[in-house]
Amino acid sequence: MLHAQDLTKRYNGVLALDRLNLTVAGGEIFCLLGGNGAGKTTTINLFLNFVPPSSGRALVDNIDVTRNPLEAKRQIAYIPETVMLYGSLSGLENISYFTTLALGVKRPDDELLELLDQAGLAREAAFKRVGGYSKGMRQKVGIAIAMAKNARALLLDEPTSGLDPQAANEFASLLQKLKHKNIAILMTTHDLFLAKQTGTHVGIMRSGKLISTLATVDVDSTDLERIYLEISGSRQLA
Ligand SMILES: Nc1ncnc2c1ncn2[C@@H]1O[C@H](COP(=O)(O)OP(=O)(O)OP(=O)(O)O)[C@@H](O)[C@H]1O
Repeated sequence: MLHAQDLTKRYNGVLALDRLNLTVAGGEIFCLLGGNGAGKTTTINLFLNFVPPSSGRALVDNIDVTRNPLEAKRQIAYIPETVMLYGSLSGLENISYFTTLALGVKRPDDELLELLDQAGLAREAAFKRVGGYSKGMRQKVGIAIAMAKNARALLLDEPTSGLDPQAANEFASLLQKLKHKNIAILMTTHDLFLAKQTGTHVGIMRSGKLISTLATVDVDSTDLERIYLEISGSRQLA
């Protein structure tokens, strides 16, 4: 579903991403790990066509995001660190607005309420102004919007940063639900525990390069931490 082919990005001579090759199939959760400046957000921004590649391609369902941006965008939902919603509207009004914008037709409120339920938003909260929502509640609305759009790929940039442990745990469970809907998920995170807990695959980046890709079933948490620290150069192995 998501493919990077020799995907490369330079910013004024800075090599932010260096020939990335990556595949995320439907039902997979690929977690990009790496220190500050490793190239994680650049990868997400290239898939979203927020920035053009210097060379190589980002494909969503075999659609080149640079050549066919609108078609590619229909397949994708994006959850940034803080989900941008209209604070003066309720959760239900927000999902209705953004879904209508994406699909060109309005989905009935009862269907949207059901999706907010599935995303774990309390029913009474759906009718309250988003201005009073916590970060975790905003993310639930963001995920419900992704489901309402029938997005086939979900891109997330540090989604659990700033969430309390309970909210982060709820979020991890929600990702599992999406995985079972066969959505391809690409997520950046600094949270090794989340990556091990929710990811099917983990990619460790350094200086714009994807250094290692692991299936999470093949590593335990201690090994993952050791490999991460070794690659990111924070600690030399004894
Ligand atoms: N808009 C930009 N203009 C210039 N350089 C940029 C821009 N965006 C990113 N970079 C550079 O590209 C490199 C990769 O940055 P990127 O934001 O992708 O890293 P990251 O892995 O997401 O880091 P972090 O964990 O700190 O968010 C860094 O050297 C960064 O300074």
